[in-house]
Amino acid sequence: DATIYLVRHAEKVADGTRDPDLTAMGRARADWIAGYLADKGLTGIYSTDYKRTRETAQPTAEKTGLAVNLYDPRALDAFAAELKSKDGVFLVVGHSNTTPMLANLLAGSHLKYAGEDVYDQIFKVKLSEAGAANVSVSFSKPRQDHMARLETLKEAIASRLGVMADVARYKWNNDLPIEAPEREARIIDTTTQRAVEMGLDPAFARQAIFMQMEASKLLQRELFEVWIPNEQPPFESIPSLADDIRPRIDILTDALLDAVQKAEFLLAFCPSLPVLGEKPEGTDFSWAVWGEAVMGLHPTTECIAID
Ligand SMILES: O=C(O)C(=O)C[C@]1(C(=O)O)C=C[C@@H](O)C=C1
Repeated sequence: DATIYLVRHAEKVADGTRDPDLTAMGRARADWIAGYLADKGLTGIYSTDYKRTRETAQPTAEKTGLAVNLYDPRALDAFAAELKSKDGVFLVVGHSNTTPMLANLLAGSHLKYAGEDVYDQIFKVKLSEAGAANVSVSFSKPRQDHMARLETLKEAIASRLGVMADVARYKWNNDLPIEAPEREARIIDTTTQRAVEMGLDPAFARQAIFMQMEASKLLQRELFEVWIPNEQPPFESIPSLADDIRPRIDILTDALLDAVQKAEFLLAFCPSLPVLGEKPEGTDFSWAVWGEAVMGLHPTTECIAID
């Protein structure tokens, strides 16, 4: 059996060189990691051959008396196979764009690249003799405020939904159907294109935006259901759907996709789901509308526990 702790290197100096050292904060994080691992029964340490990764492993090496073995981050498949054949407890120090991927190779998980500015994730992969694999995540200190990313995402959802009452009023005044299939098709096309440009999984982005549109139709239907029995007269001074509201929706859709990208890695973690389910403060969407809007953001694979 093996337990493998995977971290990316800690904060590095921005000196423009290929091989920078850690900053003071990075060294503090590396020390914290050594303390965290002190009672885990470590039997081996691996690092890539860069100063920032070796310096991240160094306090743990000093504390445990273990040597730091080097591995090639360009040959992750081979390294994963090597780790899978071992028994023991290991620390593996890598990079932002190799560490979640190595964990995925080991555990069959779907962890995402979190971004250059995220330094505090510690992935723990447990491999059993029988071939079972499990991954969980915890956070080193100084802890970073990732929950703000979920709040930003929720605000972006709320802002887009916030336009839909005006859409409904325009359609009411002009006797238009709530559903606009051509407009939806164009938004889905644009979303696919943007997702590819951004490096976001297009299927995930499409699902996220598809559900925003389901939620906005539901919101509009809820309003019509009040207006119809009340014989609501036309609304005054409603902006133009084509010239004003839809261009605004396009901007809000872009902002939402940016927020999805920044929060994507967090969405895979189990505790994010109840947070997402709570409407942002001060919004009065129905629970049904909010539920539709966030449904498209739920991971389709099993969520990852936080230790
Ligand atoms: O643009 C509209 O007509 C809307 O109602 C907005 C919206 C959307 O969420 O973008 C929702 C439903 C329509 O079928 C198309 C688009």
